[in-house]
Amino acid sequence: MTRKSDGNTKKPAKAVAAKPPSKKQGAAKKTAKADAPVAQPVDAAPLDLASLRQRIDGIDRHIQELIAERAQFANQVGKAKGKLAAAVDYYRPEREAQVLRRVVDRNDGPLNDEVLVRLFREIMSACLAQQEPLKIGYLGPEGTHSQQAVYKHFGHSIHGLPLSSIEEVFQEVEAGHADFGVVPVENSTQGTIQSTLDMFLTSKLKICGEVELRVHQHLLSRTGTLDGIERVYSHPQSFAQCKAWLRQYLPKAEKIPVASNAEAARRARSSDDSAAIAGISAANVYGLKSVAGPIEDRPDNTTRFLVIGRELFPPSGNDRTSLMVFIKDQPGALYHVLAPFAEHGLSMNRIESRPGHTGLWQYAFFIDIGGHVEEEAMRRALDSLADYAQAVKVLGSYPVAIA
Ligand SMILES: O=C(O)C(=O)C[C@]1(C(=O)O)C=C[C@@H](O)C=C1
Repeated sequence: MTRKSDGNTKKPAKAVAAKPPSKKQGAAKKTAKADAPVAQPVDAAPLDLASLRQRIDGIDRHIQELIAERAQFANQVGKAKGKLAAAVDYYRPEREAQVLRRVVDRNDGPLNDEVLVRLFREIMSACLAQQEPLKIGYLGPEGTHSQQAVYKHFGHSIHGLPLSSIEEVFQEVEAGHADFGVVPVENSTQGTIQSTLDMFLTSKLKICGEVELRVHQHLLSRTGTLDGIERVYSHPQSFAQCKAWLRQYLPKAEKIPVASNAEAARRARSSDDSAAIAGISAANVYGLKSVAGPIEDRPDNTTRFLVIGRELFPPSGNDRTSLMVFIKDQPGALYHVLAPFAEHGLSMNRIESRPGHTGLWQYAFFIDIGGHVEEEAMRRALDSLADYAQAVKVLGSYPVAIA
C-alpha cells in the first residue's frame, strides 16, 4: 500500500500574539446589535473577575441568540427542500464541508481549527436533527474509536447504532436500517483494514465521506496500577500500535486478542490482574482507571474511517474519488490505467491491491484520486481507462476530511 500526502496537512496553530482588533472585528462592531459584546482593546486596563464574567455573560447571550436564529434558518432550508422522505434526504455533506472549510479559513485563534470545527459541527448536527436525527451504524460496542469517529463527523445529535462487525455495518446501511455507516479503512501505523476494502467487491454502497481520527491508546484496569497485571486484552491492531510500550513495561503479561477494544475493556473489568488497551472513553463506559497513556508507539497514530451510504453527493470543491479497478492481463496495463490521471493533472493519493475474487491471481486495485467524478478532468481521465481496464467501479466522490 502506498499513500501520499494530498496537501490536506493541518495548519499549524496560529500565533496568538496580542494584537489590536482586526478589520474583521471592526466591521462586526458596526453591524452588531447595540447590546452586543464589544471586543476589549488589548492595551486597556485589565478587567476584574466580576467584569470579565459580565462580558462573558453578554457574549453567551449573543451566541445563544445567533444559534437560535441559525437553527430557524436551517429549518427553513429544510422546508425549502420540499417534503422529503427521511432525515437522510436533508443531509448535505458537500455543504457541511464548505461551511467547515470557511470556519477554518476565518480562524485567527486563539482556539485551534480542530476545536472550532468541532463546535460548528455540533451546531450543524443539532440544526439537521430538527428534521430528524440521522441513524449512524458503526463497529461497536460503545466506547470504540469508531464511535468517536461517528461523533467527529456527524456531531452528537444523531442515533448511533453500535454493530458487531464491519459486514453488519454494510448490511444495515444497505437494508436502510441505518442512514450511513462509519468503518475504519486504514491506520497510519498498521496499514489497511482489509476486511473493509473487501466489502466493496460486492457491496453497492457508496463512500460519502472520510474522517481522520488521532488515535490515543491507554492501558486501563480496575486498580489503575501496573503492579500485578498478568494479562492484557485488546484488538490486534491496538496491540500492534503499542508494541514497544508493551515490550518495555509489560514484557511478561499474556496478550489476548479480542474483537474490539471495548470488548477488551469489558473483560478487564472482571479481575484486578487484567488490563485492556483502549481509548480513554472506554474507561468511563466500563468503569476502569487509566494506568498509562497515551501509550501508542507513534505520536501521530491516526485512523482513517469511511462514511458509507446509498448515494453519491455533488462536489464540495475539495474532494477525493475512490475507485475499484480490475485491469486487463496485458503488459503495461496498470501503467496505462494510472497515466490518464497524471495527464489530466489529478493526483493519486493511494493505491492498494486485493484479490479480486474473480479468478485465480486476479486483483482489484483500490485507487484514491484527488477530484470529483462530476468534474471534467476526472470524467475525461475515467473515459481513457476503458482500453486497459476490465471494469471500473466508482466507490464514491466525497469531501476531503476537515481538521
Ligand atoms: O444547507 C443546507 O442544506 C442545510 O440543511 C443546513 C445545514 C446547516 O446547518 O448548515 C444542515 C444540514 C445539512 O447537512 C447541511 C447544512
